[in-house]
Amino acid sequence: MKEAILHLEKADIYQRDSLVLSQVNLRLNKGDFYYLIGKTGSGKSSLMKTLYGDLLLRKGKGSIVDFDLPTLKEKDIPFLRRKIGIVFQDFKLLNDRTIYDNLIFVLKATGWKDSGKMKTKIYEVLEKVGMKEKYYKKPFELSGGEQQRVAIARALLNDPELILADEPTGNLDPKTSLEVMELLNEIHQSGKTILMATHDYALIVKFKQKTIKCEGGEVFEVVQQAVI
Ligand SMILES: Nc1ncnc2c1ncn2[C@@H]1O[C@H](COP(=O)(O)OP(=O)(O)OP(=O)(O)O)[C@@H](O)[C@H]1O
Repeated sequence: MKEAILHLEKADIYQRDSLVLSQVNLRLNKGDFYYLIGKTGSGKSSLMKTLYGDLLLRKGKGSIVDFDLPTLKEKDIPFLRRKIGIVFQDFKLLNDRTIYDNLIFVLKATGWKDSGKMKTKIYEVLEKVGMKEKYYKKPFELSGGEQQRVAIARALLNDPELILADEPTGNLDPKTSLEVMELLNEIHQSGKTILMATHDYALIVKFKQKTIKCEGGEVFEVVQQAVI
């Protein structure tokens, strides 16, 4: 049997006291690429947040990159976040510093000390996303697509096994979305496991992958024809 990178069993996903998704069963094996779809408010972000430790898993079983979600403690969260790369719709880059300094900030915050190694790593990830030449720019000097590339580079800094992308193309025009999607596909082909929440049906149709859907408080796998 393949190695599970992410596993939920009868997991209930809550936002405060409201149950958003109940009895979620989900398994992603190493190397999988899954889309997570569903209407606005159906619970995609809540599921993602539970996976990266922003919401606690109060009921059911769950594990992600070797961390047990029901027993996850506040102090474990930085260690969990080193093993997963997270990409958001709104990039979440720090506007008061350069791209290079955005990345060094994350490396230092995740325990890196050697400045030579940090520099090598930063150029490696920027090269991977085609942004090496713009390391000295500040986020507001970049286009949305470029900012998302940098955010993807940031997600790769600690060589995570799993990438969680929550609407990564949500703020981008169709052409730029396609470019970002091609980049995510390359990253997937390099061996990473990816779970990507999206509304972008054009992308889902163009780049076919396994798909799960949030609907009516449940999560289930759908076949491509039933996606829309
Ligand atoms: N911080 C919060 N506190 C309380 N309820 C919340 C919070 N965030 C979301 N919710 C509720 O949880 C439910 C699921 O929201 P969620 O953001 O997970 O949906 P979504 O599928 O990601 O939607 P979208 O596609 O619009 O991002 C909604 O009913 C929402 O109102």
